[in-house]
Amino acid sequence: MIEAVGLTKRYGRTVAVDDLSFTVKPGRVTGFLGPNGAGKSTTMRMILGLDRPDAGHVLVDGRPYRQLDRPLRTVGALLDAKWVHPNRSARAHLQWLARSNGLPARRVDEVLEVVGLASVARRRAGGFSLGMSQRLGIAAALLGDPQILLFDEPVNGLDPEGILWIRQFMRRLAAEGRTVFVSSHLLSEMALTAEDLVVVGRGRLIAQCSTAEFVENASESSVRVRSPQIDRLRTALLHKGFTVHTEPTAEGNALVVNAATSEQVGEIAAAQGVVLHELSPQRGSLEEAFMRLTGDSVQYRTDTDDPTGAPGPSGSHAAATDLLVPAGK
Ligand SMILES: Nc1ncnc2c1ncn2[C@@H]1O[C@H](COP(=O)(O)OP(=O)(O)OP(=O)(O)O)[C@@H](O)[C@H]1O
Repeated sequence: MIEAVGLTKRYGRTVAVDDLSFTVKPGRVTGFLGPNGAGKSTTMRMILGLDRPDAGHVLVDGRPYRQLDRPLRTVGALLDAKWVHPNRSARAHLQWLARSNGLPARRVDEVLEVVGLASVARRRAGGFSLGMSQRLGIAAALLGDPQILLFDEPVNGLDPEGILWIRQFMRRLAAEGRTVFVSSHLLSEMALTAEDLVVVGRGRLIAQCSTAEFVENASESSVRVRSPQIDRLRTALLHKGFTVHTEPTAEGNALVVNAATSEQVGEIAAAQGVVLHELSPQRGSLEEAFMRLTGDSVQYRTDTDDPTGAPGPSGSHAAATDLLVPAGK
């Protein structure tokens, strides 16, 4: 369990994390979702005692990280996969970590096996691909067999096979009853991986709920309807106060009725004696839900959004549309 209460962190005039409170439960993968610069990495560093909050606190297993007796046995983290001595072998890297943290040497071979690196354990970690480095980082996080795991953007830059592996692996860790907290700005990835979400924008909590609830609550549902008497149906819907737009389809024009249920549209059609060829509810995507909720929380914008084209305060110039990049791109 991870519990953050009123967590706040400022860097000069930038409020990186702003009065953030949330809970991450065991036995589930919880996605930590937010645009670039939303404060995800800063929050993770505070959970791990690497940054001190200016206000509030965060507890890991009921205690601040710095007060844990044997932190690696409680919480493991993958923050930066390239954090490894390039000339050391994967095995030597893990042996060094195990020794310096008082963990049994046998764990090294166990975790190498678990992440599928046993056959390359004696190779220089500096020559590893990004996917292999991620696996090595995960092996390091698992050394102490912790119940709580943090992964900061673990699929960034991975190929589809690597993404699938990480996704399945995180689910497996959660199924073992562990607390798995994984940050990402990739909504499509989180939709496939996480059961629960903590959503942040500009350091503030935007939502904490299940992924399904997030989509359900944040996205407007609409209904697509096709009819040979489409004009009559449109008039009736407009008369009832619905917003309608026309969508060309292979089978002719369809109407999309916003903020409506199929029951409402079907009943209006029946009352008018209008024949329907299609009546399909459209569920809003996670991307739509996210954009709706974080719309004005996106710190950096595209050149088209920002006529000056000026980079954000940290020099980063990630586009709002980065949020929509499908996993693996
Ligand atoms: N060491 C630092 N010094 C100054 N500002 C910082 C520092 N670390 C983070 N920030 C600022 O704090 C804000 C939050 O950054 P953070 O890296 O936590 O966000 P993030 O959600 O992890 O974003 P990304 O996905 O881009 O990594 C940003 O405005 C960032 O520029």
